[in-house]
Order: sequence, then C-alpha cells, then structure tokens
Amino acid sequence: MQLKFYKYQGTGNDFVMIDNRLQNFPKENIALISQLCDRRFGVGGDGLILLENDENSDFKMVYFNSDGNQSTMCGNGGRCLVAFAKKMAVIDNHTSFNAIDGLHHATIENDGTVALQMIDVTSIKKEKEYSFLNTGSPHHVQLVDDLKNYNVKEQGATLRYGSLYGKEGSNINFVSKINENTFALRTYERGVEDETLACGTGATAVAIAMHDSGLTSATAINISVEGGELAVSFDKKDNLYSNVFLKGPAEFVFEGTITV
Ligand SMILES: N[C@@H](CCC[C@H](N)C(=O)O)C(=O)O
Repeated sequence: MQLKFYKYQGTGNDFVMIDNRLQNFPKENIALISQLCDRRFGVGGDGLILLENDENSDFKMVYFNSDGNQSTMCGNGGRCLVAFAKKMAVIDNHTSFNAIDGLHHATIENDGTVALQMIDVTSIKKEKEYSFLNTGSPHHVQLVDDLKNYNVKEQGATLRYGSLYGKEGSNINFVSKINENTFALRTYERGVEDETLACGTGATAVAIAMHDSGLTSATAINISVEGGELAVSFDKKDNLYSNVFLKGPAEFVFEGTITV
C-alpha cells in the first residue's frame, strides 16, 4: 500500500509525519519506523509522528523515536504536528490535542511560530551536579563548562545508560548560561541515541530547572539550541510550574510517498 509522508522540522529536530486518521499505517512495525527515520536508507528523522483521530480533542499525537519504539512526549514534534494538522485542514490556528501525557493547547502565530502548552511540573529532583524532572519526557539537566566543545554523545550515553536512570533511561541536557534569561543547550536524546539539533521537552526542562536552581529569576527564558532558538515561559507558585509554553518555528520541509 502507498502512503503519503510529510517531513517537518522545528529548530532542526526533524520528523516524518503521517496522517493516520484512516488507521492504515502499521504502527507495530518497529523495523519499518526505524527504517523510515534512517538518514541513509529512509526519509530521515529524529522521530515519526502519526496524526490520528481523537474522541475528545481535535486530534491525537502518536510519537515514535527514530529507533522505532513508541515513546513519551516530544515538544518539538508536538509543535510540528500542529503545523501539519493545519496543512491537513484538521485545524485552523488554535487547537487542543491529546498526546501520551494528556491534553495540549497550541496556537499558530502569523509568522508560523507554534506555541505549545506543556504539562505542569510539580516535582524536581535537585542534586549538587544536576536536576532531574519530567516535562512529558524525562530529562537530566546539567551545567557544563565549554559547552561548545563538550562531548555530548559520549557523556550523554554514559549518563543515559548509567546507574542513575536504569533500564528506562533519560534524555540528557548539557547547559551553559549566556545571560539572565538565555541559556545554551545541547541534548542527547533517548531513542535517537545521539545528540539532536534541538529537544523541546529538554528546552522546557532546562528553563524550569535553571529557575528552580536560582540561576535565573526570569519566567520567560530563551533557549539557544544547535538548530535555532526556542522560548519557554511559565508561572511559578509554591512548588508548581504551570502555564508552561514552548514556542518556536515548525516548518514543512518536503513530502513524498512510501510503500508499506
Ligand atoms: N525531541 C523531543 C523528545 C522526544 C522524546 C525523547 N527522545 C524520549 O524518548 O524521551 C522533544 O522535542 O521533546
């Protein structure tokens, strides 16, 4: 069977999008998904996302990492899926959709920028060397010197597979402070098992962890990633980070047909 795919990217975090409202994509086929995400043997992407029907919202997001396995929330993927849903005429500029971590609200601005509401954060593990929190996906956040020359792949893999996170693993974020409301970030992504050019749940985790650690008092924070610029804003009251928004570009790249 032939199916259309659409390639999107948000700050260089790239995804293969498929409209699966007719349920004709074989989503249990891990080898197929990982082959479609392969940059040499397939379309290429950090993940594959299905747009599906949902009973209680505009659509459902089903996310797979490039290793072919279904995973937890993807912030940049969610933003790209909103742009894709508009292209498929499922939504206009405002939407609510369901993902694995619950209901998300999002808005597409006039310049195509997508602002996506992320889950509230109530629990942050704070250690001397790092913070750990869940922003829809699990994130280790660690400040490092000389981020530019840091070996993200090697150090990220060591932490991701180390005793801290066990079988489930974690995404690993290495950070440096640029100024009061700007941080630079490089992320090792679980399920891609490499550094990606950006990670939306990671950028969200970094903004909240930096605020929680007292490294900034700003509640609107710019996160400079390898593939561009993301912005994270939130409200903080007592131990609750709410009204959390991740904002940035979400762009169509190309489309084509695959045989499944
Ligand atoms: N690229 C993502 C995160 C995707 C999920 C992650 N790899 C995991 O399995 O935890 C983002 O933009 O948030």
